[in-house]
Amino acid sequence: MYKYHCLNPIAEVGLDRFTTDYAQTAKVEEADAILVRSAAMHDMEFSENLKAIGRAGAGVNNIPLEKCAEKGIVVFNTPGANANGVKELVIAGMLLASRDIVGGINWVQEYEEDGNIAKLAEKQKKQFAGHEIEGKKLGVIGLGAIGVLVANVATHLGMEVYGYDPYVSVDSAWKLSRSIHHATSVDELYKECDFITIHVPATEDTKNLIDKDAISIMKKDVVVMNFARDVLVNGEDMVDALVSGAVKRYVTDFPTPEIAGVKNAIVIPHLGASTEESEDNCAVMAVAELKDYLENGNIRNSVNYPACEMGDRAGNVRITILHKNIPNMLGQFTALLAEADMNIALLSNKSKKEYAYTMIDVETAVSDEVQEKIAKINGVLKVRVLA
Ligand SMILES: NC(=O)c1ccc[n+]([C@@H]2O[C@H](COP(=O)([O-])OP(=O)(O)OC[C@H]3O[C@@H](n4cnc5c(N)ncnc54)[C@H](O)[C@@H]3O)[C@@H](O)[C@H]2O)c1
Ligand SMILES: O=C(O)CC[C@@H](O)C(=O)O
Repeated sequence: MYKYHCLNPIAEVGLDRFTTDYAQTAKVEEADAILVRSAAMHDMEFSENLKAIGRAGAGVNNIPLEKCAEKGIVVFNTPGANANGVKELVIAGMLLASRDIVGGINWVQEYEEDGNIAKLAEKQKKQFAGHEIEGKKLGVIGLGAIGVLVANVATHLGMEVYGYDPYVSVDSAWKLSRSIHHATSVDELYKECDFITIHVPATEDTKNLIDKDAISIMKKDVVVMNFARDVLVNGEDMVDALVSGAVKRYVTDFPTPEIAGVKNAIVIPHLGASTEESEDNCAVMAVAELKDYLENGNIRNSVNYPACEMGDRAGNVRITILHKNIPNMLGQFTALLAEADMNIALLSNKSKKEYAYTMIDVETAVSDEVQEKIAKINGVLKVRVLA
């Protein structure tokens, strides 16, 4: 029996995929797996029993990836599962920034009791007039699951689109509309575009990507949109730019005390992925990844360990070993099994930066003694025997 703990509400359609071999627990310390959305996990202590964390979403900056890797805890996310939900809100954000729809709606609420409201509206509506987005230039920074969808749909709205992503994947490049201009530097995109939207992960390298220096290159009256993470945009610099008028509107999905209430900031309470469809997609994908790892040892969509899959166990016993990516690990594993007179039916070994993963199928039972000997090899982080 495996136990899982939910740190945030996770869509039922995903949790329903857990079979009777699984039980939800309210005690995080007894869980084999944790499901999480945006809960902050950096200060959490992890029990020895914890094997995996499933992030029902894309961003993993709320999870201590390195600390988990060191403890042999595999962290998964759900690439692309909520991308359409975010894309749709980005388009809404762009329209909200172009015309004062919010101001207009607030005006109607103010005059809702006034019997003359229809006539008054015709007189006063000019104060809420705006611009169309057709023909304008949109710059997309980060052409992953979300950026590609935003870039492509904007071309259908008649926008001229610039894309910037020095690390773009082959998959994303294939999906990108051919009409999108390839910006070879982010400055080129800043200089050209009327709207700029950012879709990169929050890391040490991308923190403050948009600051006063970046804003100083942008067109006057630019609209900046941030549906990725608050730390990507320097809050103080953005407030100054909104006050001075250098940035016309800042649309963000991340309320902070600094930005909430600032004139011309349109602040949304992190709703990008808050659609039934996105929540369902993320939950279903996260649960599938956790189950496949717990039951078969397969790793798909991990952000701290390599992808490694050997299908189901087909009646064999499977030894799975999370370890450091250092020389002679495989040699030591196979020598130890040979010494115990065990035949290897199938083996796979993959690495990702400092960490590696080895799966070994054997045709006979694995004794506790063999498991303990593997666990004691220098550099081994966690060993499981799946039988
Ligand atoms: N608002 C929300 O609810 C919501 C929902 C989903 C994702 N997000 C955020 O959006 C981010 C992107 O999501 P995604 O699903 O598109 O992720 P993704 O991993 O598919 O795409 C990220 C892209 O950014 C690119 N990139 C990385 N560093 C870059 C840099 N310095 N300059 C330009 N490009 C760079 C990568 O090459 C990749 O193509 C997530 O990390 C998450 O923080 C927010
Ligand atoms: O879970 C959420 O509501 C937000 C998720 C989103 O920020 C993500 O990075 O996928």
